[in-house]
Amino acid sequence: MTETKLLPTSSAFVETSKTRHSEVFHAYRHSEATTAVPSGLATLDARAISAWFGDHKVLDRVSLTMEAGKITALIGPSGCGKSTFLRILNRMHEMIPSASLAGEVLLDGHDIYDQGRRITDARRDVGMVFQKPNPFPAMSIYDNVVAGLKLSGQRASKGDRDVIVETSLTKAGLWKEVRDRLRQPGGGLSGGQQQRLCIARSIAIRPRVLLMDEPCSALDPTSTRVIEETMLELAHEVTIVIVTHNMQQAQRVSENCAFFLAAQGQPGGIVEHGKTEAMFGNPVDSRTADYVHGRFG
Ligand SMILES: Nc1ncnc2c1ncn2[C@@H]1O[C@H](COP(=O)(O)OP(=O)(O)OP(=O)(O)O)[C@@H](O)[C@H]1O
Repeated sequence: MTETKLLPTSSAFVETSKTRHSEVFHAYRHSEATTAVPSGLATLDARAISAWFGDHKVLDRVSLTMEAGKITALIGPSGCGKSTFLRILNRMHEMIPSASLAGEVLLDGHDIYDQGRRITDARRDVGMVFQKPNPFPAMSIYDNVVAGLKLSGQRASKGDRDVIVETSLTKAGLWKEVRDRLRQPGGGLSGGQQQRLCIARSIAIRPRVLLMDEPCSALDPTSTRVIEETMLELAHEVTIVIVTHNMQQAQRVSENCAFFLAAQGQPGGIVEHGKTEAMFGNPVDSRTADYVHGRFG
């Protein structure tokens, strides 16, 4: 069966999204900072995803359902396409000039690649936290949190922004540490705090899915533990997908797990997926068993 490649559409990235977020601020106002009511948990469904860089095919027809309100871990050796798959889930892959893809990514049944859908909407609905904390270093902690609102064209009053900053920092587990220095630069925080600031920035725009690409790989064990606790709390209100090389982390935080693998010279795919407990305790495929028990990769 032939696959229809979607052409790179990076020029569409500059399109602006008009504000339609009064309901977001309303939701913030009417929810306790630490006990927000879930606002429509979303399932993300990737169907037959293939990906290329130029002519080099790096993913072959990968399908995976990432359940609403759960943490799904993507594991597998280096180079098997986990990060590429993650970037496809929020339309970042197409920003790379040589990149193309085939397949569908359904957010609650609606394809984020539909021609009628704006790329900025996909990015707002599906946020991303990267391996290396990337706050705007000279910008204040406060402005870092609201930066996503501005970038996605959402307007908010000073009062709205104050609420969003406190709520987002609280959810990211950082409020108590920074509430007295909100006007100081984000770059002055420790690595772990910077990563939590990036999480706060991502959740400030109320994404329905949060993608995390090895979010703790640059952090010490204590900061890692704090981020993991933050993830577990956030999972009540946002669907989370995390790429991790840390098998203990996958077991600590995720409910579901997918094992990616690429044979020599072949595109990557999913060997096995399911409940994390089963994947680690009683994997079906011997390659999964070998990987989760550290026999390769
Ligand atoms: N920008 C790019 N241009 C060309 N090839 C790329 C690019 N990014 C990734 N690749 C290739 O795509 C394949 C999958 O890479 P990807 O980073 O998705 O794997 P990964 O499983 O996330 O690896 P790691 O665990 O090391 O981050 C690799 O062969 C890689 O070299």
